[in-house]
Amino acid sequence: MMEFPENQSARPAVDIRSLSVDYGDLVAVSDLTLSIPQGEVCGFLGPHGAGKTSIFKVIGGLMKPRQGEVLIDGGDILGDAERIVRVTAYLPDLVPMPSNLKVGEYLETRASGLVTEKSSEPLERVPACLENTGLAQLRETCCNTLSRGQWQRVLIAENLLRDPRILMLDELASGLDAHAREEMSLVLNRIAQSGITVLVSSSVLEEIADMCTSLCVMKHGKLLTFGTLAEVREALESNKRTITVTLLSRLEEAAVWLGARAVVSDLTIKGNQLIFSFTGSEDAQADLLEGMVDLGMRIRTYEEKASRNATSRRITEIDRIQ
Ligand SMILES: Nc1ncnc2c1ncn2[C@@H]1O[C@H](COP(=O)(O)OP(=O)(O)OP(=O)(O)O)[C@@H](O)[C@H]1O
Repeated sequence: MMEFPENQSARPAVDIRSLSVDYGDLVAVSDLTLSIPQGEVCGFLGPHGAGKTSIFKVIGGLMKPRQGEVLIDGGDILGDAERIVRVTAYLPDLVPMPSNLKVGEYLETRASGLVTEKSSEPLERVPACLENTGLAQLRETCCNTLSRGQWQRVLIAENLLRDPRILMLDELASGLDAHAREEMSLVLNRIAQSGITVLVSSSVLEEIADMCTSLCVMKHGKLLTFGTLAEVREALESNKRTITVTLLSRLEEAAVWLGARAVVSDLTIKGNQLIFSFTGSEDAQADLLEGMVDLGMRIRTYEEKASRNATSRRITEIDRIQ
Protein backbone atom coordinates (compact mmCIF):
# COMPACT_ATOMS: atom_id res chain seq x y z
CA MET A 1 0.00 0.00 0.00
CA MET A 2 1.20 3.47 -0.85
CA GLU A 3 2.35 5.53 2.14
CA PHE A 4 1.50 9.18 2.35
CA PRO A 5 3.85 11.67 4.03
CA GLU A 6 2.69 12.94 7.42
CA ASN A 7 0.03 15.63 7.03
CA GLN A 8 1.76 18.64 8.61
CA SER A 9 -1.32 20.84 8.68
CA ALA A 10 -3.30 18.19 10.63
CA ARG A 11 -0.74 18.21 13.45
CA PRO A 12 -1.78 20.40 16.38
CA ALA A 13 0.29 23.54 16.94
CA VAL A 14 0.07 23.07 20.70
CA ASP A 15 -0.43 19.62 22.17
CA ILE A 16 -0.68 19.62 25.97
CA ARG A 17 -0.54 16.12 27.45
CA SER A 18 -1.40 15.19 31.05
CA LEU A 19 -0.07 18.49 32.37
CA SER A 20 -0.12 19.03 36.13
CA VAL A 21 1.31 22.08 37.87
CA ASP A 22 1.76 22.43 41.63
CA TYR A 23 2.86 25.14 44.03
CA GLY A 24 3.83 22.99 47.01
CA ASP A 25 0.61 21.34 48.14
CA LEU A 26 -1.57 23.51 45.93
CA VAL A 27 -2.62 21.90 42.64
CA ALA A 28 -2.89 24.73 40.08
CA VAL A 29 -3.39 22.56 36.96
CA SER A 30 -4.61 19.00 37.13
CA ASP A 31 -3.94 16.45 34.39
CA LEU A 32 -4.75 18.79 31.49
CA THR A 33 -4.83 17.32 27.99
CA LEU A 34 -5.65 19.63 25.11
CA SER A 35 -4.76 19.99 21.40
CA ILE A 36 -4.92 23.37 19.71
CA PRO A 37 -4.69 23.52 15.91
CA GLN A 38 -2.35 25.97 14.19
CA GLY A 39 -3.63 29.46 13.48
CA GLU A 40 -6.26 29.56 16.24
CA VAL A 41 -6.92 32.41 18.61
CA CYS A 42 -7.70 30.19 21.58
CA GLY A 43 -9.20 31.76 24.69
CA PHE A 44 -8.40 30.27 28.10
CA LEU A 45 -11.44 31.24 30.10
CA GLY A 46 -11.93 30.69 33.81
CA PRO A 47 -12.27 32.44 37.16
CA HIS A 48 -9.26 33.77 39.05
CA GLY A 49 -7.15 30.89 40.24
CA ALA A 50 -8.34 28.53 37.48
CA GLY A 51 -4.75 27.85 36.41
CA LYS A 52 -4.56 29.89 33.19
CA THR A 53 -1.39 31.82 34.02
CA SER A 54 0.30 28.68 35.32
CA ILE A 55 -0.26 26.97 31.95
CA PHE A 56 1.18 29.97 30.09
CA LYS A 57 4.18 30.09 32.42
CA VAL A 58 4.91 26.42 31.83
CA ILE A 59 4.64 26.78 28.05
CA GLY A 60 6.79 29.92 28.23
CA GLY A 61 9.47 28.09 30.23
CA LEU A 62 9.03 30.23 33.36
CA MET A 63 8.20 27.26 35.56
CA LYS A 64 8.38 23.49 35.44
CA PRO A 65 5.28 21.30 35.71
CA ARG A 66 5.00 18.36 38.10
CA GLN A 67 4.21 16.15 35.12
CA GLY A 68 3.21 16.28 31.49
CA GLU A 69 4.39 17.32 28.08
CA VAL A 70 3.86 20.34 25.86
CA LEU A 71 4.45 19.62 22.19
CA ILE A 72 4.83 22.56 19.83
CA ASP A 73 4.62 21.59 16.17
CA GLY A 74 5.06 17.97 17.24
CA GLY A 75 8.14 18.24 19.52
CA ASP A 76 8.18 18.38 23.33
CA ILE A 77 9.62 21.74 24.40
CA LEU A 78 9.69 21.34 28.17
CA GLY A 79 13.21 19.99 28.39
CA ASP A 80 14.58 22.34 25.75
CA ALA A 81 15.03 25.87 27.13
CA GLU A 82 16.56 27.15 23.90
CA ARG A 83 13.61 25.99 21.82
CA ILE A 84 11.13 27.47 24.30
CA VAL A 85 12.77 30.87 23.85
CA ARG A 86 12.72 30.44 20.08
CA VAL A 87 9.12 29.34 19.63
CA THR A 88 7.10 30.89 22.47
CA ALA A 89 6.34 34.47 23.46
CA TYR A 90 4.56 35.28 26.72
CA LEU A 91 3.10 38.67 27.52
CA PRO A 92 2.14 38.90 31.19
CA ASP A 93 -0.59 41.10 32.58
CA LEU A 94 0.37 44.72 33.40
CA VAL A 95 3.66 45.63 31.73
CA PRO A 96 4.58 49.26 32.64
CA MET A 97 5.00 51.83 29.85
CA PRO A 98 8.39 53.41 29.21
CA SER A 99 8.11 57.15 29.85
CA ASN A 100 9.87 58.86 27.01
CA LEU A 101 10.30 56.61 23.96
CA LYS A 102 8.35 56.82 20.73
CA VAL A 103 6.67 53.59 19.59
CA GLY A 104 9.20 53.03 16.77
CA GLU A 105 12.16 53.79 19.05
CA TYR A 106 10.82 51.45 21.71
CA LEU A 107 10.53 48.55 19.27
CA GLU A 108 13.95 49.26 17.74
CA THR A 109 15.52 49.33 21.21
CA ARG A 110 13.89 46.02 22.08
CA ALA A 111 14.86 44.51 18.72
CA SER A 112 18.52 45.54 19.18
CA GLY A 113 18.62 43.71 22.49
CA LEU A 114 17.35 40.44 21.03
CA VAL A 115 19.84 37.72 20.29
CA THR A 116 18.79 35.53 17.38
CA GLU A 117 20.66 33.46 14.85
CA LYS A 118 20.89 36.54 12.60
CA SER A 119 21.25 39.60 14.82
CA SER A 120 19.85 42.01 12.19
CA GLU A 121 16.63 40.02 11.84
CA PRO A 122 14.53 41.50 14.68
CA LEU A 123 15.42 45.07 13.62
CA GLU A 124 14.39 44.32 10.06
CA ARG A 125 11.09 43.00 11.33
CA VAL A 126 10.09 46.24 13.12
CA PRO A 127 8.09 47.75 10.17
CA ALA A 128 6.18 44.49 9.56
CA CYS A 129 5.43 44.10 13.28
CA LEU A 130 4.14 47.70 13.40
CA GLU A 131 1.98 47.01 10.36
CA ASN A 132 0.60 43.72 11.67
CA THR A 133 -0.45 45.30 14.92
CA GLY A 134 -2.07 48.33 13.28
CA LEU A 135 0.56 50.71 14.70
CA ALA A 136 2.26 52.01 11.55
CA GLN A 137 0.57 55.41 12.00
CA LEU A 138 1.73 55.61 15.63
CA ARG A 139 5.43 55.01 15.00
CA GLU A 140 6.36 58.58 16.01
CA THR A 141 3.94 58.74 18.96
CA CYS A 142 5.33 58.72 22.51
CA CYS A 143 4.49 55.49 24.33
CA ASN A 144 3.32 57.33 27.44
CA THR A 145 0.51 59.02 25.47
CA LEU A 146 -0.97 55.74 24.20
CA SER A 147 -4.26 54.25 25.32
CA ARG A 148 -4.17 50.90 27.14
CA GLY A 149 -5.25 49.07 23.98
CA GLN A 150 -2.57 50.77 21.87
CA TRP A 151 0.12 49.99 24.45
CA GLN A 152 -1.00 46.35 24.51
CA ARG A 153 -0.55 46.27 20.75
CA VAL A 154 2.97 47.71 21.09
CA LEU A 155 3.76 44.88 23.49
CA ILE A 156 2.34 42.36 21.02
CA ALA A 157 4.49 43.89 18.27
CA GLU A 158 7.49 43.55 20.59
CA ASN A 159 6.69 39.88 21.12
CA LEU A 160 6.39 39.33 17.38
CA LEU A 161 9.93 40.60 16.77
CA ARG A 162 11.29 37.12 17.50
CA ASP A 163 8.79 35.51 15.12
CA PRO A 164 7.41 32.99 17.65
CA ARG A 165 5.16 30.01 16.86
CA ILE A 166 2.98 30.59 19.93
CA LEU A 167 1.98 33.97 21.34
CA MET A 168 0.47 33.92 24.86
CA LEU A 169 -1.35 36.99 26.14
CA ASP A 170 -2.40 37.03 29.79
CA GLU A 171 -5.55 39.02 30.65
CA LEU A 172 -4.97 40.98 27.46
CA ALA A 173 -8.47 42.36 27.10
CA SER A 174 -9.10 43.41 30.68
CA GLY A 175 -10.02 47.08 30.86
CA LEU A 176 -10.38 47.52 27.09
CA ASP A 177 -13.50 49.23 25.77
CA ALA A 178 -15.57 47.75 22.91
CA HIS A 179 -13.69 49.69 20.22
CA ALA A 180 -10.27 48.69 21.55
CA ARG A 181 -11.42 45.06 21.75
CA GLU A 182 -12.56 45.21 18.14
CA GLU A 183 -9.15 46.53 17.04
CA MET A 184 -7.45 43.85 19.11
CA SER A 185 -9.62 41.19 17.55
CA LEU A 186 -8.53 42.26 14.06
CA VAL A 187 -4.89 42.24 15.09
CA LEU A 188 -5.04 38.81 16.75
CA ASN A 189 -6.86 37.25 13.83
CA ARG A 190 -4.32 38.70 11.40
CA ILE A 191 -1.50 37.24 13.51
CA ALA A 192 -3.25 33.86 13.65
CA GLN A 193 -3.75 33.84 9.90
CA SER A 194 -0.01 34.35 9.48
CA GLY A 195 0.40 30.91 11.13
CA ILE A 196 1.12 31.92 14.72
CA THR A 197 -1.13 30.30 17.33
CA VAL A 198 -2.45 32.87 19.79
CA LEU A 199 -3.48 31.95 23.36
CA VAL A 200 -5.42 34.57 25.33
CA SER A 201 -6.55 34.30 28.95
CA SER A 202 -9.46 36.00 30.65
CA SER A 203 -11.88 35.55 33.50
CA VAL A 204 -14.68 37.30 31.60
CA LEU A 205 -16.15 35.68 28.51
CA GLU A 206 -17.47 38.95 27.10
CA GLU A 207 -13.95 40.36 26.96
CA ILE A 208 -12.61 37.69 24.64
CA ALA A 209 -15.62 36.01 22.99
CA ASP A 210 -15.36 38.03 19.78
CA MET A 211 -11.61 37.69 19.38
CA CYS A 212 -11.32 33.92 19.85
CA THR A 213 -11.81 31.16 17.30
CA SER A 214 -11.89 28.53 20.07
CA LEU A 215 -12.32 28.49 23.83
CA CYS A 216 -10.92 26.35 26.59
CA VAL A 217 -12.98 26.70 29.75
CA MET A 218 -11.18 25.97 33.02
CA LYS A 219 -12.00 25.86 36.68
CA HIS A 220 -9.87 24.77 39.65
CA GLY A 221 -7.08 23.64 37.33
CA LYS A 222 -9.34 21.36 35.30
CA LEU A 223 -10.61 21.62 31.75
CA LEU A 224 -14.40 21.90 31.73
CA THR A 225 -14.86 22.12 27.98
CA PHE A 226 -13.04 23.02 24.75
CA GLY A 227 -14.42 24.00 21.35
CA THR A 228 -15.73 26.87 19.27
CA LEU A 229 -17.75 29.54 21.02
CA ALA A 230 -20.98 27.95 19.77
CA GLU A 231 -19.90 24.47 20.91
CA VAL A 232 -18.78 25.70 24.30
CA ARG A 233 -22.05 27.56 24.74
CA GLU A 234 -24.05 24.52 23.84
CA ALA A 235 -22.03 22.15 26.01
CA LEU A 236 -22.35 24.40 29.02
CA GLU A 237 -25.97 25.32 28.59
CA SER A 238 -27.40 21.93 27.55
CA ASN A 239 -25.86 20.32 30.57
CA LYS A 240 -26.76 22.96 33.10
CA ARG A 241 -29.46 22.61 35.74
CA THR A 242 -30.51 24.52 38.78
CA ILE A 243 -30.47 22.71 42.10
CA THR A 244 -32.18 23.84 45.27
CA VAL A 245 -31.21 22.20 48.55
CA THR A 246 -33.04 22.89 51.80
CA LEU A 247 -30.85 22.27 54.85
CA LEU A 248 -31.72 21.94 58.51
CA SER A 249 -28.29 23.15 59.70
CA ARG A 250 -24.74 24.20 58.74
CA LEU A 251 -25.88 26.38 55.83
CA GLU A 252 -22.76 28.60 55.65
CA GLU A 253 -20.43 25.62 55.85
CA ALA A 254 -22.33 23.85 53.08
CA ALA A 255 -22.17 26.99 50.92
CA VAL A 256 -18.38 27.17 51.26
CA TRP A 257 -18.02 23.46 50.45
CA LEU A 258 -20.32 23.67 47.40
CA GLY A 259 -18.72 26.90 46.18
CA ALA A 260 -15.37 25.14 45.94
CA ARG A 261 -16.71 22.46 43.53
CA ALA A 262 -15.81 22.95 39.85
CA VAL A 263 -19.29 21.80 38.80
CA VAL A 264 -21.10 24.40 40.91
CA SER A 265 -21.70 28.06 40.02
CA ASP A 266 -24.10 30.94 40.78
CA LEU A 267 -24.49 29.86 44.38
CA THR A 268 -26.95 31.89 46.43
CA ILE A 269 -28.38 31.48 49.92
CA LYS A 270 -32.10 32.15 50.40
CA GLY A 271 -33.44 31.50 53.89
CA ASN A 272 -32.41 27.94 54.69
CA GLN A 273 -31.99 27.07 51.01
CA LEU A 274 -28.91 26.88 48.80
CA ILE A 275 -29.66 27.52 45.13
CA PHE A 276 -26.96 26.87 42.54
CA SER A 277 -26.27 25.93 38.92
CA PHE A 278 -24.76 22.54 38.29
CA THR A 279 -22.85 21.63 35.11
CA GLY A 280 -21.65 18.04 35.01
CA SER A 281 -22.55 14.40 34.49
CA GLU A 282 -25.24 12.51 36.40
CA ASP A 283 -22.49 10.65 38.25
CA ALA A 284 -20.93 13.94 39.29
CA GLN A 285 -24.32 15.08 40.57
CA ALA A 286 -24.75 11.87 42.58
CA ASP A 287 -21.23 12.35 43.99
CA LEU A 288 -22.12 15.86 45.04
CA LEU A 289 -25.15 14.75 46.99
CA GLU A 290 -23.18 11.89 48.56
CA GLY A 291 -20.43 14.32 49.55
CA MET A 292 -22.93 16.60 51.28
CA VAL A 293 -24.40 13.70 53.24
CA ASP A 294 -20.91 12.41 54.17
CA LEU A 295 -20.03 15.82 55.53
CA GLY A 296 -22.96 15.54 57.92
CA MET A 297 -25.26 18.08 56.25
CA ARG A 298 -28.90 17.50 57.21
CA ILE A 299 -30.77 17.73 53.91
CA ARG A 300 -34.54 18.20 54.08
CA THR A 301 -35.27 18.60 50.35
CA TYR A 302 -33.24 18.38 47.12
CA GLU A 303 -34.82 19.65 43.91
CA GLU A 304 -33.46 19.81 40.37
CA LYS A 305 -34.69 21.85 37.39
CA ALA A 306 -33.22 21.95 33.85
CA SER A 307 -32.09 25.47 32.93
CA ARG A 308 -34.88 27.20 31.03
CA ASN A 309 -34.47 28.78 27.58
CA ALA A 310 -31.08 27.14 27.29
CA THR A 311 -30.64 27.86 23.61
CA SER A 312 -31.81 31.44 23.78
CA ARG A 313 -29.46 32.46 26.55
CA ARG A 314 -27.16 35.36 25.88
CA ILE A 315 -23.43 34.72 25.57
CA THR A 316 -22.75 36.72 28.70
CA GLU A 317 -24.65 34.19 30.74
CA ILE A 318 -21.88 31.66 30.21
CA ASP A 319 -19.92 33.86 32.60
CA ARG A 320 -21.99 32.27 35.30
CA ILE A 321 -19.97 29.11 35.13
CA GLN A 322 -17.31 31.25 36.74
N1 LIG B 1 3.66 31.68 42.89
C1 LIG B 1 2.64 31.03 43.42
N2 LIG B 1 2.76 30.43 44.63
C2 LIG B 1 1.74 29.75 45.19
N3 LIG B 1 0.53 29.59 44.60
C3 LIG B 1 0.35 30.17 43.39
C4 LIG B 1 1.39 30.90 42.74
N4 LIG B 1 0.93 31.35 41.57
C5 LIG B 1 -0.35 30.91 41.47
N5 LIG B 1 -0.69 30.21 42.57
C6 LIG B 1 -1.98 29.56 42.82
O1 LIG B 1 -2.22 28.64 41.77
C7 LIG B 1 -3.59 28.64 41.40
C8 LIG B 1 -3.70 28.95 39.92
O2 LIG B 1 -3.23 30.29 39.73
P1 LIG B 1 -3.10 30.93 38.29
O3 LIG B 1 -2.49 32.30 38.47
O4 LIG B 1 -2.45 29.99 37.37
O5 LIG B 1 -4.64 31.08 37.88
P2 LIG B 1 -5.32 32.07 36.85
O6 LIG B 1 -6.46 31.32 36.28
O7 LIG B 1 -4.33 32.61 35.92
O8 LIG B 1 -5.82 33.20 37.81
P3 LIG B 1 -5.80 34.80 37.56
O9 LIG B 1 -6.91 35.07 36.60
O10 LIG B 1 -6.07 35.35 38.92
O11 LIG B 1 -4.43 35.14 37.04
C9 LIG B 1 -4.28 29.66 42.30
O12 LIG B 1 -4.85 28.97 43.37
C10 LIG B 1 -3.14 30.54 42.76
O13 LIG B 1 -3.41 31.10 44.03
